[in-house]
Amino acid sequence: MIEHIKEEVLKEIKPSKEEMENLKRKSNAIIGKIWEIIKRNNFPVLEVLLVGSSARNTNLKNDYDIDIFLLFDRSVNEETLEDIGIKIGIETISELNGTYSINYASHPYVNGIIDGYEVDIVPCYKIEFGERIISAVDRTPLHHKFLCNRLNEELCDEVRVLKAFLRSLGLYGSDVKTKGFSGYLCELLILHYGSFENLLKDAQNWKLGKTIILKDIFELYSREKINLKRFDDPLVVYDPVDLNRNVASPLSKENFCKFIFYAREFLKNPSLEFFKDYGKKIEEKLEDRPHGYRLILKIRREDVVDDILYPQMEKLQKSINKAITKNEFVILSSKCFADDKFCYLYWEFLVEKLPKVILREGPPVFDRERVENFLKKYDKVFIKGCKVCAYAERKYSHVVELFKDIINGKFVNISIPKHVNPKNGEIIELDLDKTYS
Ligand SMILES: Nc1ccn([C@@H]2O[C@H](COP(=O)(O)OP(=O)(O)OP(=O)(O)O)[C@@H](O)[C@H]2O)c(=O)n1
Ligand SMILES: [Mg+2]
Repeated sequence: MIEHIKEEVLKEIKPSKEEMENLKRKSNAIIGKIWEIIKRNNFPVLEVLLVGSSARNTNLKNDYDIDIFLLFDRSVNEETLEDIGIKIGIETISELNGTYSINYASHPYVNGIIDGYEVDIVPCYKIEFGERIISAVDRTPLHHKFLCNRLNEELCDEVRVLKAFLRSLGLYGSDVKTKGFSGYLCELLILHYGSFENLLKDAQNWKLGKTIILKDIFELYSREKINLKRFDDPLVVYDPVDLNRNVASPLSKENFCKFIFYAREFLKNPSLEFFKDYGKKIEEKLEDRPHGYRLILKIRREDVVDDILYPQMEKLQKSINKAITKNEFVILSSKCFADDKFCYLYWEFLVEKLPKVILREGPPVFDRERVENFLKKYDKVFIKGCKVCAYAERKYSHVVELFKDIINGKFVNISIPKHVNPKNGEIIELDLDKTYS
C-alpha cells in the first residue's frame, strides 16, 4: 500500500533523468566558469564544491537551487574571503548572462538566475571534521562529504518522498517563516530510520525533547565518552559534523506536533491525498465553520527581508497578545503573515465586547498592609474567598477600542520592533455583522 503510494509520489516529484542530466551539465558549466575566473585572477580558492540537494540527488522536481561553495584556507582573513567570494559570484553569473543579487546570511553571498536555474555561490572556510568552524556556512561542505557516500539511490528517493510529504503539510523549510524541517534534516532522518515509513512509524510516539543520535556519532560518543551538549528544543538531531549544533533547532513545537499527528493519520489511512497540498486543504476546511470575531491589523511593510520581518511581526503580536489578555479578551487564534506591500497581524476572539464592569481582585484579607492600600483605591469593597475585591469600570469594552489605542501609540506596554510599527496601521474587521462603530 505505502509502497504503491511512494511510487505514485515519485512519479510526480522525482526529477526525470533528463532533468538531472541537464542540471549536472549546467552545474559543471558554472563550476568551470568559476575555475576560469579563479585562475585568471589568481584567487586563493582551494576547492569549488557543488553541495545541497541537487548535488546529492535528493532534490524535488522543479524545486531546488544549485548550491556552489567556494572553500578558502583558514589563513585568508574574513574581509578578503567575502570580497573575493562576491567578486567570483558576480563575475560568474554576469559572464553566463544571468542576473544576480547579493544576499546576507552569516556573511554575504551571491544569488542569481542562470537560464532559469537558481544559483547560490557561497564563500566559506575549508575545515576538517572535528575542527572549529569560523562561520555558520563552513559546515555545509562537511554535510555534503558526510552524506554523499552514505545515501544510495533508494535512500535518496525516500528523502524525496519525505520532503514531498512535509511540503504538502506546509512543514518543509527551516526559514523563520516556515519553522519546519530543512532538507538536510530530512536526509539525516532517512539515514537514521532507513525509510520514510519507518520514520513515520517511530514519529507516532515521539514526545517533546525527542533526541536522535546517528549511529556513527553514537559509536564515537560511546567510544570516546564525549559530553553531548543539551538542547531545549522539541526535536534534537545532533549534527554529525558538529555536535554543538541541533539540526532540528528551527522546528517549532507546533510543527513538531503536526508531524507526529499527521504521521499517525497517514499510517492509519495511507493515501496520496497527504501529498497534495494537504495543509492548505485542512485550512480551507476550517474556513467553513462558525467564527468568533476576527480582526486584522494591516501595517505597511518596510523594505526588509522575511528573515528579519517575521520574527519582528511575531514579537509585536506576542506583545499585543499580552495586552489583549490583560484586558480580559479571549483569543481563539492569532497569526501573522506578509506580502510584498503589507504585514497582516490576524486575530480571532471569542467575543469582541465585554460588559463595562471589571472585577478587581485585591490582596488576601490577612495581608493587612496591602488591604489598607487597596481600600485607598476603592470604596465599595467586598470579600470573595479570602480576598478583598471591588468592581471597577473596564477601560476597553470593545476590542477595537484597544486596537485604536495601539495604533495611536497610547499603549506604553507594547514593545515596538524596529521594522514593524503599528502606528498608522489599519484595523480591518472581518465580520461585518459585528463591526464596531
Ligand atoms: N537550515 C539549514 C539550511 C541549510 N543547511 C545547509 O546548506 C545546504 C543547502 O541548503 P538548501 O539549499 O537550503 O537546502 P537543500 O538541502 O539543498 O534542500 P532543497 O534545496 O532541496 O530544499 C544544505 O544541504 C545544508 O548542508 C543547513 O545545514 N541548515
Ligand atoms: Mg538547495
